[in-house]
Amino acid sequence: MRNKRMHSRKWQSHRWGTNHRPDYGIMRSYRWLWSASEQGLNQLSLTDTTEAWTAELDERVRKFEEDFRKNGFLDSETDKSVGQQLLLLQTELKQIKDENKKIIENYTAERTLRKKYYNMVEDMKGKIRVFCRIRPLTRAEQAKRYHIIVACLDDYSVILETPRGPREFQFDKIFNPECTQEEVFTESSGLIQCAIDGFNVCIFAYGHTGSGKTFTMVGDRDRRNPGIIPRTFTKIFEIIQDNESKFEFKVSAYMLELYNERLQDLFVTPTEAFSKRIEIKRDRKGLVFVQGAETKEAASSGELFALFEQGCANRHIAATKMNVESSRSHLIVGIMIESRNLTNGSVSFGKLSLVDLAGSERAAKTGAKDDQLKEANSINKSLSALGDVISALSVEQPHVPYRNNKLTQLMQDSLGGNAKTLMFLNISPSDCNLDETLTSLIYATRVKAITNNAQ
Ligand SMILES: Nc1ncnc2c1ncn2[C@@H]1O[C@H](COP(=O)(O)OP(=O)(O)OP(=O)(O)O)[C@@H](O)[C@H]1O
Repeated sequence: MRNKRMHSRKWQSHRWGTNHRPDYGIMRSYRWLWSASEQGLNQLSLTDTTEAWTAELDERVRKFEEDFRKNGFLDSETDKSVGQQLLLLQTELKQIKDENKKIIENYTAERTLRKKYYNMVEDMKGKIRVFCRIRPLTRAEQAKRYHIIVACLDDYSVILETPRGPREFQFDKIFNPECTQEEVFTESSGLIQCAIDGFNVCIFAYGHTGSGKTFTMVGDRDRRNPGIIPRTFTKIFEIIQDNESKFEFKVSAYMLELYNERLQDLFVTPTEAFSKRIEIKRDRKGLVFVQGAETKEAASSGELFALFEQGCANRHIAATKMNVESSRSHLIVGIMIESRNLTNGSVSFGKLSLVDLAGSERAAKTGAKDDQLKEANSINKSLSALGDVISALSVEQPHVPYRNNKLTQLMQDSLGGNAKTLMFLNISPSDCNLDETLTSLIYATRVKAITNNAQ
């Protein structure tokens, strides 16, 4: 009997060769897999791995069967017992596959719920949120001994001293002059996850010239205090990296300037941009796209930032050529994030619009003439169109006048509906800006009304 077994083993290794020996490693893998699920390890994170294992097991069983068929071993006693093991293995493999299918279904359901609850939490904060940021007195203002007339009562209330007495305004959050860029970003960054989850998000800064819009959105000139835009680039790719094993992402961007009702593509040189015809369109799903403007893909935050820097340089050149201040135009950065779920193949598409608006001061006060007057009027028109859209949304008017201005046409997919909007109201604390600050606070209070109505 012993001899027979020895003979049989020898014979097997001779006939099958090392590569064709029945692979008992398969059983070890299977046992490990089984005990892992028995131990109740995190099934969600196992999904991908179990899928790979079952595929491997599948392949090995297939090969095993093929060898059996090829070599006709089912007649011998040993081979019969191996055959039985194979049957057992096939049954258990089927069980694993069924379980894996269930894990994937559970995972997909969990993820959908996560998205839903995350979105609900963000919505509870208001579909349109207004954060008010007070900048510190500038050196020039300090030198001229201007007074501080704005005070932060608490996290939500701000008081402005006016000649007629103090006026109080309430917003979703007040950032005092000491607040850092990081603190401001932390409060806003939840919206970036929403965009990655497939929602449209818009973050824009509103305020008079010199109130701190560019500081909030872009940062300071020497890039020592990066603002919302560069921090958003980093955050997008951090989230992507955390989810890379389950999703495939594609990030692309456009960058535009709206000056005197003319849209300019900032991803091409000013000369090229001038000869281009750009049109704002909407696709079947209602997403805004800009026909004629460059949309560029970015594979990292560094690449996205390089594109943005190039756009800023083009904006600066164009402004110098036309002898205008670049801050007299609106800057619009659109970032599109497409994600494909590697588990079930579903695709979602979210868009993040980051907007640094032109200064909101009134033409009369600036004493503007001719070109400057045209420029001031154009800015006023677009900002009041934005106010009209927001107020139409707040009273749930059936008709929302998006089409009245290019700015609101561009922001159409990020205002109203399921979109989430965050407005930064930037104000100066100085008495030299009293009028502008009061006007801004009143404008933003109108926007704030939608926050309450939307809930
Ligand atoms: N929170 C802040 N902390 C420190 N400095 C700030 C802050 N906000 C603004 N500043 C400074 O105040 C000055 C004006 O700010 P900024 O250029 O951002 O204003 P703006 O509203 O964008 O003006 P414009 O409409 O002309 O573009 C800048 O020197 C900026 O660095």
